Amino acid sequence: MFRNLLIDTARVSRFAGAECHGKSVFNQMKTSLSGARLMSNKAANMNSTMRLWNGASSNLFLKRSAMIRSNLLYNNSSMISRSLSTTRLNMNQDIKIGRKNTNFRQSSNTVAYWLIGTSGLVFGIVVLGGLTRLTESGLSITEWKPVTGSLPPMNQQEWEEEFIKYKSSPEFQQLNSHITLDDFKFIFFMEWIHRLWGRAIGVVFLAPAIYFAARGRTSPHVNKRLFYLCSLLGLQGFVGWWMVKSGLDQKQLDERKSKPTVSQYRLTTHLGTAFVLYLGMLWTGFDILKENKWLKDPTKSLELFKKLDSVKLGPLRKMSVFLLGLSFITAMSGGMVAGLDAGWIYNTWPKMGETWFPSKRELMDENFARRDDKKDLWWRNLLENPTTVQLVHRTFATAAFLSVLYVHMYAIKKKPYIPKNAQTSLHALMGVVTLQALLGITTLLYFVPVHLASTHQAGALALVTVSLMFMNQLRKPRLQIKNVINSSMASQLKNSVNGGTAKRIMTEASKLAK
Ligand code: HEM
Repeated sequence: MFRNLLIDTARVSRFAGAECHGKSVFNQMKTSLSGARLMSNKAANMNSTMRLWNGASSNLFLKRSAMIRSNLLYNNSSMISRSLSTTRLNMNQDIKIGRKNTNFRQSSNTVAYWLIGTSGLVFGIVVLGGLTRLTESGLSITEWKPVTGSLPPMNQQEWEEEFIKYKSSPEFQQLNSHITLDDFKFIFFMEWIHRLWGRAIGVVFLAPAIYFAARGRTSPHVNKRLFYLCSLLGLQGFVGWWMVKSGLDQKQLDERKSKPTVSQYRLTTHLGTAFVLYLGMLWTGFDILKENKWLKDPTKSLELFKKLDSVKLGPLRKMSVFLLGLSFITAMSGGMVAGLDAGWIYNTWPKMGETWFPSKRELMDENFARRDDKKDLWWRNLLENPTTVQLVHRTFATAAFLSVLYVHMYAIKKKPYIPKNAQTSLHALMGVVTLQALLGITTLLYFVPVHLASTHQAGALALVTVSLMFMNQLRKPRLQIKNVINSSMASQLKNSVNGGTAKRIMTEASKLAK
Protein backbone atom coordinates (compact mmCIF):
# COMPACT_ATOMS: atom_id res chain seq x y z
CA MET A 1 0.00 0.00 0.00
CA PHE A 2 2.79 2.41 0.96
CA ARG A 3 4.80 1.47 -2.05
CA ASN A 4 1.89 2.25 -4.34
CA LEU A 5 1.27 5.48 -2.54
CA LEU A 6 4.90 6.51 -2.92
CA ILE A 7 5.11 5.59 -6.58
CA ASP A 8 1.85 7.36 -7.34
CA THR A 9 2.99 10.48 -5.56
CA ALA A 10 6.32 10.37 -7.35
CA ARG A 11 4.54 10.05 -10.68
CA VAL A 12 2.28 12.95 -9.94
CA SER A 13 5.20 15.01 -8.73
CA ARG A 14 7.03 14.41 -12.01
CA PHE A 15 4.53 16.72 -13.66
CA ALA A 16 4.41 19.23 -10.88
CA GLY A 17 6.73 22.25 -10.52
CA ALA A 18 10.15 21.65 -9.08
CA GLU A 19 9.55 23.33 -5.74
CA CYS A 20 6.16 21.77 -5.36
CA HIS A 21 7.70 18.46 -6.25
CA GLY A 22 10.34 18.72 -3.57
CA LYS A 23 7.71 19.51 -0.96
CA SER A 24 5.36 16.74 -2.02
CA VAL A 25 8.13 14.15 -1.95
CA PHE A 26 9.17 15.39 1.42
CA ASN A 27 5.62 15.13 2.78
CA GLN A 28 5.21 11.79 1.18
CA MET A 29 8.38 10.54 2.82
CA LYS A 30 7.12 11.78 6.14
CA THR A 31 3.90 9.87 5.54
CA SER A 32 5.94 6.80 4.72
CA LEU A 33 7.95 7.23 7.86
CA SER A 34 4.89 7.45 10.06
CA GLY A 35 3.61 4.41 8.19
CA ALA A 36 6.86 2.66 8.90
CA ARG A 37 6.67 3.65 12.53
CA LEU A 38 3.11 2.44 12.71
CA MET A 39 3.99 -0.86 11.11
CA SER A 40 7.04 -1.20 13.22
CA ASN A 41 5.07 -0.49 16.37
CA LYS A 42 2.69 -3.14 15.25
CA ALA A 43 5.66 -5.47 14.65
CA ALA A 44 6.98 -4.69 18.09
CA ASN A 45 3.55 -5.39 19.55
CA MET A 46 3.42 -8.60 17.61
CA ASN A 47 6.85 -9.57 18.83
CA SER A 48 5.85 -8.98 22.42
CA THR A 49 2.63 -10.84 21.76
CA MET A 50 4.74 -13.61 20.31
CA ARG A 51 7.00 -13.55 23.32
CA LEU A 52 3.90 -13.63 25.51
CA TRP A 53 2.59 -16.48 23.53
CA ASN A 54 5.96 -18.15 23.69
CA GLY A 55 5.99 -17.78 27.44
CA ALA A 56 2.36 -18.62 27.98
CA SER A 57 2.25 -21.57 25.75
CA SER A 58 4.66 -23.92 24.15
CA ASN A 59 2.15 -24.62 21.46
CA LEU A 60 4.23 -25.02 18.31
CA PHE A 61 1.43 -23.99 16.00
CA LEU A 62 0.89 -20.66 17.77
CA LYS A 63 4.63 -20.02 17.85
CA ARG A 64 4.92 -20.62 14.11
CA SER A 65 1.96 -18.42 13.26
CA ALA A 66 3.45 -15.61 15.35
CA MET A 67 6.76 -15.95 13.53
CA ILE A 68 5.02 -15.81 10.18
CA ARG A 69 3.18 -12.60 11.22
CA SER A 70 6.40 -11.07 12.47
CA ASN A 71 8.21 -11.83 9.18
CA LEU A 72 5.33 -10.35 7.28
CA LEU A 73 5.66 -7.11 9.19
CA TYR A 74 9.42 -7.14 8.70
CA ASN A 75 8.86 -7.51 4.97
CA ASN A 76 6.44 -4.59 5.05
CA SER A 77 9.07 -2.44 6.74
CA SER A 78 11.76 -3.24 4.16
CA MET A 79 9.16 -2.67 1.49
CA ILE A 80 8.84 0.91 2.81
CA SER A 81 12.58 1.25 2.66
CA ARG A 82 12.55 0.12 -0.97
CA SER A 83 9.71 2.53 -1.70
CA LEU A 84 11.78 5.39 -0.35
CA SER A 85 14.64 4.42 -2.66
CA THR A 86 12.23 4.29 -5.60
CA THR A 87 10.99 7.75 -4.71
CA ARG A 88 14.55 9.03 -4.51
CA LEU A 89 15.29 7.53 -7.92
CA ASN A 90 12.23 9.18 -9.39
CA MET A 91 13.29 12.50 -7.94
CA ASN A 92 16.70 12.24 -9.60
CA GLN A 93 15.07 11.36 -12.88
CA ASP A 94 12.81 14.38 -12.52
CA ILE A 95 15.79 16.68 -12.18
CA LYS A 96 17.12 15.34 -15.46
CA ILE A 97 13.72 15.50 -17.13
CA GLY A 98 13.29 19.04 -15.84
CA ARG A 99 16.54 20.07 -17.52
CA LYS A 100 15.52 18.42 -20.74
CA ASN A 101 12.14 20.11 -20.72
CA THR A 102 13.55 23.62 -20.37
CA ASN A 103 15.88 22.83 -23.32
CA PHE A 104 18.39 25.26 -21.89
CA ARG A 105 21.86 25.60 -23.34
CA GLN A 106 24.26 28.26 -22.22
CA SER A 107 27.28 29.49 -24.22
CA SER A 108 30.68 28.73 -22.77
CA ASN A 109 33.07 31.34 -21.39
CA THR A 110 35.48 30.53 -24.24
CA VAL A 111 32.92 31.96 -26.66
CA ALA A 112 32.76 35.13 -24.56
CA TYR A 113 36.57 35.52 -24.50
CA TRP A 114 36.70 34.99 -28.26
CA LEU A 115 34.02 37.65 -28.82
CA ILE A 116 35.71 40.15 -26.53
CA GLY A 117 39.07 39.42 -28.20
CA THR A 118 37.55 39.96 -31.66
CA SER A 119 35.97 43.21 -30.50
CA GLY A 120 39.53 44.24 -29.56
CA LEU A 121 40.51 43.66 -33.20
CA VAL A 122 37.59 45.86 -34.28
CA PHE A 123 38.78 48.55 -31.85
CA GLY A 124 42.19 48.30 -33.50
CA ILE A 125 40.85 48.58 -37.04
CA VAL A 126 38.79 51.66 -36.16
CA VAL A 127 41.89 53.39 -34.82
CA LEU A 128 43.88 52.26 -37.85
CA GLY A 129 41.10 53.50 -40.13
CA GLY A 130 41.31 56.90 -38.41
CA LEU A 131 45.07 56.95 -38.94
CA THR A 132 44.56 56.02 -42.59
CA ARG A 133 42.23 58.98 -42.99
CA LEU A 134 44.40 61.37 -41.00
CA THR A 135 47.48 60.49 -43.08
CA GLU A 136 45.32 60.89 -46.20
CA SER A 137 46.07 57.35 -47.30
CA GLY A 138 42.51 56.11 -47.72
CA LEU A 139 42.19 56.69 -51.46
CA SER A 140 45.47 55.10 -52.52
CA ILE A 141 44.05 51.72 -53.60
CA THR A 142 41.68 52.39 -56.46
CA GLU A 143 40.13 48.93 -56.78
CA TRP A 144 38.22 46.53 -54.61
CA LYS A 145 39.40 42.94 -54.88
CA PRO A 146 38.23 41.16 -51.74
CA VAL A 147 40.29 38.00 -52.38
CA THR A 148 43.13 38.77 -54.81
CA GLY A 149 43.72 42.15 -53.18
CA SER A 150 45.09 40.36 -50.12
CA LEU A 151 48.60 40.55 -51.58
CA PRO A 152 50.47 43.84 -52.12
CA PRO A 153 52.50 44.47 -55.30
CA MET A 154 55.40 42.00 -55.26
CA ASN A 155 57.96 43.63 -57.55
CA GLN A 156 58.94 46.93 -59.07
CA GLN A 157 56.79 46.41 -62.13
CA GLU A 158 53.69 45.68 -60.05
CA TRP A 159 54.37 48.79 -57.95
CA GLU A 160 54.68 50.92 -61.08
CA GLU A 161 51.38 49.52 -62.39
CA GLU A 162 49.64 50.29 -59.09
CA PHE A 163 51.07 53.80 -59.07
CA ILE A 164 49.80 54.42 -62.63
CA LYS A 165 46.26 53.46 -61.50
CA TYR A 166 46.55 55.91 -58.60
CA LYS A 167 47.77 58.64 -60.97
CA SER A 168 44.42 58.54 -62.73
CA SER A 169 42.54 59.21 -59.47
CA PRO A 170 41.18 62.70 -58.61
CA GLU A 171 43.22 62.71 -55.38
CA PHE A 172 46.54 62.39 -57.23
CA GLN A 173 45.55 64.82 -59.94
CA GLN A 174 44.25 67.56 -57.66
CA LEU A 175 46.18 67.12 -54.42
CA ASN A 176 49.08 64.69 -54.67
CA SER A 177 50.66 65.19 -58.09
CA HIS A 178 54.00 65.86 -56.39
CA ILE A 179 54.34 62.50 -54.63
CA THR A 180 56.97 59.91 -55.57
CA LEU A 181 56.66 56.13 -55.78
CA ASP A 182 58.14 55.83 -52.28
CA ASP A 183 55.54 58.24 -50.88
CA PHE A 184 52.91 56.22 -52.68
CA LYS A 185 54.21 53.01 -51.11
CA PHE A 186 53.59 54.48 -47.63
CA ILE A 187 49.99 55.55 -48.27
CA PHE A 188 49.33 52.28 -50.11
CA PHE A 189 50.55 50.21 -47.15
CA MET A 190 48.43 52.19 -44.68
CA GLU A 191 45.29 51.40 -46.67
CA TRP A 192 46.41 47.85 -47.49
CA ILE A 193 47.00 46.99 -43.80
CA HIS A 194 43.57 48.42 -42.99
CA ARG A 195 41.92 46.19 -45.61
CA LEU A 196 44.00 43.13 -44.60
CA TRP A 197 43.03 43.67 -40.97
CA GLY A 198 39.39 43.70 -42.07
CA ARG A 199 39.84 40.38 -43.86
CA ALA A 200 41.60 38.94 -40.78
CA ILE A 201 38.65 39.95 -38.61
CA GLY A 202 36.37 38.18 -41.09
CA VAL A 203 38.33 34.93 -40.68
CA VAL A 204 38.84 35.28 -36.91
CA PHE A 205 35.13 35.85 -36.51
CA LEU A 206 33.53 33.55 -39.06
CA ALA A 207 35.58 30.36 -38.60
CA PRO A 208 35.21 30.12 -34.79
CA ALA A 209 31.54 31.18 -35.04
CA ILE A 210 30.83 28.17 -37.27
CA TYR A 211 32.98 25.89 -35.10
CA PHE A 212 31.34 26.96 -31.81
CA ALA A 213 27.83 26.71 -33.24
CA ALA A 214 28.52 23.27 -34.76
CA ARG A 215 29.99 21.97 -31.48
CA GLY A 216 27.03 23.26 -29.49
CA ARG A 217 29.20 25.66 -27.50
CA THR A 218 26.77 28.52 -28.16
CA SER A 219 23.18 28.94 -27.03
CA PRO A 220 20.41 29.50 -29.63
CA HIS A 221 20.12 33.04 -28.23
CA VAL A 222 23.82 33.72 -28.96
CA ASN A 223 23.65 31.94 -32.35
CA LYS A 224 21.08 34.48 -33.45
CA ARG A 225 23.33 37.35 -32.42
CA LEU A 226 26.33 35.75 -34.13
CA PHE A 227 24.32 35.55 -37.32
CA TYR A 228 23.51 39.28 -37.18
CA LEU A 229 27.10 40.14 -36.34
CA CYS A 230 28.37 38.03 -39.26
CA SER A 231 25.98 39.81 -41.61
CA LEU A 232 27.07 43.18 -40.27
CA LEU A 233 30.72 42.24 -40.73
CA GLY A 234 30.07 41.34 -44.37
CA LEU A 235 28.15 44.58 -44.83
CA GLN A 236 31.05 46.53 -43.32
CA GLY A 237 33.32 45.44 -46.16
CA PHE A 238 30.82 46.72 -48.73
CA VAL A 239 30.26 49.97 -46.84
CA GLY A 240 34.05 50.47 -46.77
CA TRP A 241 34.30 50.22 -50.54
CA TRP A 242 31.13 52.30 -51.03
CA MET A 243 32.81 55.00 -48.93
CA VAL A 244 36.11 54.85 -50.83
CA LYS A 245 34.27 55.08 -54.16
CA SER A 246 32.75 58.39 -53.15
CA GLY A 247 36.27 59.86 -53.06
CA LEU A 248 37.39 58.31 -56.35
CA ASP A 249 34.43 59.29 -58.51
CA GLN A 250 34.83 62.77 -59.98
CA LYS A 251 31.10 63.02 -60.75
CA GLN A 252 30.20 62.55 -57.10
CA LEU A 253 32.88 65.02 -56.04
CA ASP A 254 31.45 67.60 -58.44
CA GLU A 255 27.98 67.04 -57.07
CA ARG A 256 29.26 67.63 -53.53
CA LYS A 257 31.45 70.50 -54.71
CA SER A 258 34.20 68.81 -52.74
CA LYS A 259 37.93 68.28 -53.02
CA PRO A 260 38.88 64.56 -53.41
CA THR A 261 37.80 63.17 -50.05
CA VAL A 262 35.24 60.57 -49.12
CA SER A 263 31.67 61.65 -48.39
CA GLN A 264 31.14 62.54 -44.73
CA TYR A 265 27.88 60.58 -44.81
CA ARG A 266 29.60 57.42 -45.98
CA LEU A 267 32.53 57.89 -43.61
CA THR A 268 30.13 58.21 -40.70
CA THR A 269 28.13 55.18 -41.87
CA HIS A 270 31.38 53.19 -42.02
CA LEU A 271 32.32 54.44 -38.55
CA GLY A 272 28.81 53.74 -37.26
CA THR A 273 28.67 50.13 -38.49
CA ALA A 274 32.13 49.56 -37.00
CA PHE A 275 30.90 50.92 -33.66
CA VAL A 276 27.74 48.77 -33.79
CA LEU A 277 29.79 45.68 -34.66
CA TYR A 278 32.21 46.42 -31.85
CA LEU A 279 29.43 47.01 -29.33
CA GLY A 280 27.50 43.94 -30.50
CA MET A 281 30.50 41.66 -29.97
CA LEU A 282 31.29 43.19 -26.59
CA TRP A 283 27.69 43.07 -25.43
CA THR A 284 27.30 39.41 -26.36
CA GLY A 285 30.61 38.58 -24.67
CA PHE A 286 29.69 40.48 -21.51
CA ASP A 287 26.26 38.83 -21.44
CA ILE A 288 27.70 35.33 -21.61
CA LEU A 289 30.23 35.97 -18.84
CA LYS A 290 27.60 37.63 -16.68
CA GLU A 291 25.02 34.87 -17.11
CA ASN A 292 27.58 32.11 -16.51
CA LYS A 293 28.59 33.85 -13.30
CA TRP A 294 24.94 34.00 -12.26
CA LEU A 295 24.40 30.34 -13.03
CA LYS A 296 27.44 29.40 -10.98
CA ASP A 297 26.08 30.98 -7.83
CA PRO A 298 22.24 30.99 -7.92
CA THR A 299 21.87 32.17 -4.30
CA LYS A 300 23.96 35.28 -4.89
CA SER A 301 22.27 35.84 -8.26
CA LEU A 302 18.80 35.83 -6.72
CA GLU A 303 19.94 38.53 -4.30
CA LEU A 304 21.19 40.58 -7.26
CA PHE A 305 17.97 39.98 -9.24
CA LYS A 306 16.04 41.38 -6.29
CA LYS A 307 18.14 44.53 -6.52
CA LEU A 308 17.77 44.74 -10.29
CA ASP A 309 14.01 44.28 -10.00
CA SER A 310 13.69 47.16 -7.55
CA VAL A 311 11.57 50.06 -8.82
CA LYS A 312 14.19 52.39 -7.38
CA LEU A 313 16.59 51.29 -10.09
CA GLY A 314 14.14 51.90 -12.96
CA PRO A 315 15.07 55.55 -13.73
CA LEU A 316 18.80 54.81 -13.59
CA ARG A 317 18.35 51.91 -16.00
CA LYS A 318 16.64 54.26 -18.48
CA MET A 319 19.40 56.83 -17.96
CA SER A 320 22.04 54.22 -18.73
CA VAL A 321 20.39 53.47 -22.09
CA PHE A 322 20.18 57.19 -22.78
CA LEU A 323 23.89 57.66 -21.97
CA LEU A 324 24.92 54.90 -24.36
CA GLY A 325 22.72 56.40 -27.09
CA LEU A 326 24.08 59.89 -26.48
CA SER A 327 27.71 58.69 -26.48
CA PHE A 328 27.04 56.91 -29.77
CA ILE A 329 25.39 59.93 -31.40
CA THR A 330 28.18 62.22 -30.17
CA ALA A 331 30.72 59.86 -31.74
CA MET A 332 28.80 59.88 -35.01
CA SER A 333 28.66 63.68 -35.02
CA GLY A 334 32.46 63.52 -34.52
CA GLY A 335 32.61 61.34 -37.64
CA MET A 336 30.85 64.12 -39.53
CA VAL A 337 33.42 66.63 -38.21
CA ALA A 338 36.23 64.37 -39.38
CA GLY A 339 34.57 63.75 -42.74
CA LEU A 340 34.25 67.48 -43.46
CA ASP A 341 37.61 68.44 -41.92
CA ALA A 342 35.51 70.67 -39.69
CA GLY A 343 38.17 70.51 -36.98
CA TRP A 344 40.22 72.99 -38.99
CA ILE A 345 37.92 75.94 -38.43
CA TYR A 346 37.20 77.70 -35.16
CA ASN A 347 40.18 76.29 -33.32
CA THR A 348 39.19 78.04 -30.11
CA TRP A 349 37.31 76.91 -27.03
CA PRO A 350 34.89 77.57 -25.30
CA LYS A 351 34.11 80.41 -27.74
CA MET A 352 33.94 79.89 -31.47
CA GLY A 353 36.21 82.67 -32.58
CA GLU A 354 35.38 85.95 -30.87
CA THR A 355 31.82 85.00 -30.02
CA TRP A 356 30.08 82.10 -28.27
CA PHE A 357 28.30 81.09 -31.46
CA PRO A 358 28.92 81.96 -35.12
CA SER A 359 26.30 84.19 -36.73
CA LYS A 360 23.03 82.73 -37.96
CA ARG A 361 23.97 83.67 -41.51
CA GLU A 362 27.12 81.56 -41.22
CA LEU A 363 25.40 78.65 -39.51
CA MET A 364 22.55 78.54 -42.02
CA ASP A 365 24.47 79.50 -45.11
CA GLU A 366 22.22 79.59 -48.18
CA ASN A 367 25.04 78.29 -50.35
CA PHE A 368 24.54 74.85 -48.86
CA ALA A 369 20.92 74.57 -49.94
CA ARG A 370 20.50 72.79 -53.26
CA ARG A 371 16.79 73.22 -53.85
CA ASP A 372 15.44 76.38 -55.40
CA ASP A 373 12.81 76.75 -52.67
CA LYS A 374 15.59 76.35 -50.02
CA LYS A 375 13.57 73.76 -48.15
CA ASP A 376 16.75 71.74 -47.55
CA LEU A 377 18.54 74.72 -45.97
CA TRP A 378 18.35 73.44 -42.40
CA TRP A 379 19.34 69.84 -42.75
CA ARG A 380 22.00 70.52 -45.37
CA ASN A 381 23.64 73.06 -43.08
CA LEU A 382 23.37 70.73 -40.08
CA LEU A 383 25.08 67.93 -42.01
CA GLU A 384 27.20 69.63 -44.64
CA ASN A 385 28.29 73.07 -43.38
CA PRO A 386 31.59 72.56 -41.45
CA THR A 387 30.84 75.44 -39.05
CA THR A 388 27.42 74.08 -38.13
CA VAL A 389 28.69 70.50 -37.98
CA GLN A 390 31.40 71.55 -35.52
CA LEU A 391 28.83 73.36 -33.40
CA VAL A 392 26.62 70.27 -33.45
CA HIS A 393 29.53 68.12 -32.26
CA ARG A 394 30.38 70.59 -29.51
CA THR A 395 26.73 70.61 -28.43
CA PHE A 396 26.42 66.82 -28.32
CA ALA A 397 29.76 66.53 -26.53
CA THR A 398 28.68 69.08 -23.91
CA ALA A 399 25.35 67.31 -23.49
CA ALA A 400 27.15 63.97 -23.08
CA PHE A 401 29.48 65.36 -20.45
CA LEU A 402 26.71 67.09 -18.50
CA SER A 403 24.43 64.04 -18.71
CA VAL A 404 27.11 61.73 -17.30
CA LEU A 405 27.78 64.29 -14.56
CA TYR A 406 24.07 64.46 -13.73
CA VAL A 407 23.68 60.66 -13.67
CA HIS A 408 26.79 60.39 -11.52
CA MET A 409 25.36 62.81 -8.97
CA TYR A 410 21.96 61.14 -9.12
CA ALA A 411 23.60 57.75 -8.51
CA ILE A 412 25.37 58.99 -5.39
CA LYS A 413 21.94 59.56 -3.80
CA LYS A 414 20.73 56.11 -4.88
CA LYS A 415 23.94 54.30 -3.94
CA PRO A 416 22.38 51.61 -1.70
CA TYR A 417 20.13 50.43 -4.55
CA ILE A 418 22.82 50.21 -7.21
CA PRO A 419 24.86 47.02 -7.76
CA LYS A 420 28.54 47.49 -6.87
CA ASN A 421 29.92 46.82 -10.35
CA ALA A 422 27.53 49.38 -11.89
CA GLN A 423 28.74 51.97 -9.38
CA THR A 424 32.34 51.30 -10.44
CA SER A 425 31.41 51.57 -14.13
CA LEU A 426 29.69 54.88 -13.53
CA HIS A 427 32.80 56.30 -11.84
CA ALA A 428 34.84 55.07 -14.82
CA LEU A 429 32.32 56.66 -17.18
CA MET A 430 32.71 60.00 -15.43
CA GLY A 431 36.49 59.74 -15.82
CA VAL A 432 36.40 58.66 -19.48
CA VAL A 433 33.92 61.35 -20.58
CA THR A 434 36.04 64.03 -18.89
CA LEU A 435 39.20 62.78 -20.59
CA GLN A 436 37.42 62.51 -23.93
CA ALA A 437 36.10 66.05 -23.75
CA LEU A 438 39.58 67.32 -22.84
CA LEU A 439 41.09 65.35 -25.72
CA GLY A 440 38.53 66.79 -28.14
CA ILE A 441 39.28 70.33 -26.99
CA THR A 442 43.06 69.78 -27.27
CA THR A 443 42.64 68.24 -30.73
CA LEU A 444 40.78 71.35 -31.78
CA LEU A 445 43.16 73.84 -30.17
CA TYR A 446 46.22 72.20 -31.76
CA PHE A 447 44.72 72.02 -35.27
CA VAL A 448 44.04 68.27 -35.38
CA PRO A 449 47.49 66.68 -35.02
CA VAL A 450 47.44 63.00 -36.02
CA HIS A 451 48.34 61.60 -32.57
CA LEU A 452 45.71 63.66 -30.70
CA ALA A 453 42.96 63.09 -33.27
CA SER A 454 43.66 59.36 -33.24
CA THR A 455 43.64 59.20 -29.43
CA HIS A 456 40.39 61.18 -29.45
CA GLN A 457 38.87 58.56 -31.73
CA ALA A 458 40.07 55.73 -29.45
CA GLY A 459 38.61 57.72 -26.54
CA ALA A 460 35.20 57.65 -28.25
CA LEU A 461 35.41 53.85 -28.38
CA ALA A 462 36.44 53.76 -24.71
CA LEU A 463 33.45 55.96 -23.87
CA VAL A 464 30.90 53.73 -25.60
CA THR A 465 32.58 50.67 -24.03
CA VAL A 466 32.13 51.95 -20.49
CA SER A 467 28.61 53.21 -21.28
CA LEU A 468 27.75 49.73 -22.54
CA MET A 469 29.19 48.11 -19.41
CA PHE A 470 27.17 50.42 -17.20
CA MET A 471 23.98 49.73 -19.12
CA ASN A 472 24.65 46.00 -19.19
CA GLN A 473 25.19 45.83 -15.45
CA LEU A 474 21.80 47.41 -14.80
CA ARG A 475 19.86 45.18 -17.16
CA LYS A 476 17.37 42.75 -15.72
CA PRO A 477 18.14 39.07 -16.40
CA ARG A 478 16.48 37.33 -19.32
CA LEU A 479 13.35 35.39 -18.37
CA GLN A 480 14.98 32.12 -19.40
CA ILE A 481 17.98 32.73 -17.15
CA LYS A 482 15.65 33.67 -14.31
CA ASN A 483 13.71 30.42 -14.80
CA VAL A 484 16.84 28.30 -14.93
CA ILE A 485 18.21 29.89 -11.78
CA ASN A 486 14.87 29.45 -10.01
CA SER A 487 14.68 25.79 -10.95
CA SER A 488 18.33 25.38 -10.01
CA MET A 489 17.44 26.69 -6.56
CA ALA A 490 14.53 24.24 -6.46
CA SER A 491 16.91 21.43 -7.40
CA GLN A 492 19.16 22.46 -4.55
CA LEU A 493 16.17 22.29 -2.26
CA LYS A 494 15.35 18.87 -3.63
CA ASN A 495 18.91 17.75 -3.18
CA SER A 496 18.92 18.97 0.38
CA VAL A 497 15.68 17.07 0.96
CA ASN A 498 17.15 14.18 -0.88
CA GLY A 499 20.57 14.20 0.70
CA GLY A 500 19.81 15.46 4.21
CA THR A 501 16.34 15.00 5.62
CA ALA A 502 15.58 12.06 3.40
CA LYS A 503 18.77 10.35 4.50
CA ARG A 504 17.64 10.69 8.10
CA ILE A 505 14.22 9.37 7.16
CA MET A 506 15.85 6.47 5.36
CA THR A 507 18.11 5.66 8.29
CA GLU A 508 15.21 5.74 10.69
CA ALA A 509 13.09 3.63 8.37
CA SER A 510 15.85 1.08 7.94
CA LYS A 511 16.43 1.04 11.69
CA LEU A 512 12.78 0.42 12.25
CA ALA A 513 12.78 -2.24 9.58
CA LYS A 514 15.48 -4.22 11.43
C1 HEM B 1 32.70 63.95 -25.13
C2 HEM B 1 32.38 63.27 -26.12
C3 HEM B 1 33.05 63.24 -27.48
C4 HEM B 1 33.02 62.17 -28.30
C5 HEM B 1 32.34 60.84 -28.00
C6 HEM B 1 33.70 62.51 -29.50
C7 HEM B 1 33.87 61.65 -30.57
C8 HEM B 1 34.50 61.96 -31.75
C9 HEM B 1 34.70 61.06 -32.84
C10 HEM B 1 34.25 59.61 -32.89
C11 HEM B 1 35.35 61.71 -33.81
C12 HEM B 1 35.72 61.16 -35.18
C13 HEM B 1 37.14 60.71 -35.21
C14 HEM B 1 37.54 60.14 -36.53
O1 HEM B 1 36.75 59.50 -37.19
O2 HEM B 1 38.69 60.32 -36.90
C15 HEM B 1 35.57 63.03 -33.32
C16 HEM B 1 36.22 64.00 -34.04
C17 HEM B 1 36.49 65.23 -33.54
N1 HEM B 1 36.10 65.76 -32.33
FE1 HEM B 1 35.14 64.81 -30.87
N2 HEM B 1 34.16 63.80 -29.40
C18 HEM B 1 33.80 64.28 -28.18
C19 HEM B 1 34.06 65.53 -27.70
C20 HEM B 1 34.70 66.54 -28.41
C21 HEM B 1 34.91 67.88 -27.97
C22 HEM B 1 34.45 68.43 -26.61
C23 HEM B 1 35.54 68.52 -28.97
C24 HEM B 1 35.98 69.94 -29.02
C25 HEM B 1 35.31 70.94 -28.59
C26 HEM B 1 35.75 67.61 -30.04
C27 HEM B 1 36.39 67.89 -31.23
C28 HEM B 1 36.58 67.02 -32.26
C29 HEM B 1 37.30 67.35 -33.48
C30 HEM B 1 37.98 68.63 -33.80
C31 HEM B 1 37.24 66.20 -34.28
C32 HEM B 1 37.83 66.03 -35.69
C33 HEM B 1 39.13 65.26 -35.60
C34 HEM B 1 39.57 64.73 -36.95
O3 HEM B 1 39.42 65.44 -37.94
O4 HEM B 1 40.05 63.62 -36.98
N3 HEM B 1 35.22 66.41 -29.67
N4 HEM B 1 35.04 63.17 -32.06
